[in-house]
Amino acid sequence: MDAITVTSPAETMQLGAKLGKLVQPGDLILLDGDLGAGKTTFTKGLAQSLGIDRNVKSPTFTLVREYHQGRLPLYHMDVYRLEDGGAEDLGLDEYFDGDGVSVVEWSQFISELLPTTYLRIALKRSGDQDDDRTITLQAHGEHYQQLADSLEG
Ligand SMILES: Nc1ncnc2c1ncn2[C@@H]1O[C@H](COP(=O)(O)OP(=O)(O)OP(=O)(O)O)[C@@H](O)[C@H]1O
Repeated sequence: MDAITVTSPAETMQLGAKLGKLVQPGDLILLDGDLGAGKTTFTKGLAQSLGIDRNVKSPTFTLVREYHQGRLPLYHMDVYRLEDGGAEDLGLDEYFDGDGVSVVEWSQFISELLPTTYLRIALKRSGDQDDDRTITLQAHGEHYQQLADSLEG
């Protein structure tokens, strides 16, 4: 498991954008990190490089936002509100099995519903500066290992 250090929101977006060029239909990206860690910022970069020009906002209240105007559909999920359960009835599988890229924030709250292969990206405040983040990649599955290797390279 390797870590990438970034020092600004722009750099976090750049990393998201790099991933956006590499993702394939059906890919699942989990974004972990505390409030304000940069999960949505990362997703904005990913969305931009997919060719989505709409402003990506956190789907905290809607749970899922779909964007269909890019190279691939983007399904942006924020399941923070499912801390106490209730995810079983939402049909999230349809997103995971779909042709788009699923990006899930706070995936620990739906861990029992997740497929077995994915790329987990954890963002953590680090260092002395407010804008410093350490980004750790954890790949499950060969395809996701390739994505992780490309992001780190
Ligand atoms: N290196 C950085 N990467 C990402 N965001 C940063 C960084 N440095 C500062 N920030 C700021 O931190 C905030 C991150 O907000 P963002 O909505 O992306 O976090 P989040 O993890 O999605 O939070 P939430 O769980 O509340 O949705 C933004 O205001 C952003 O400008």
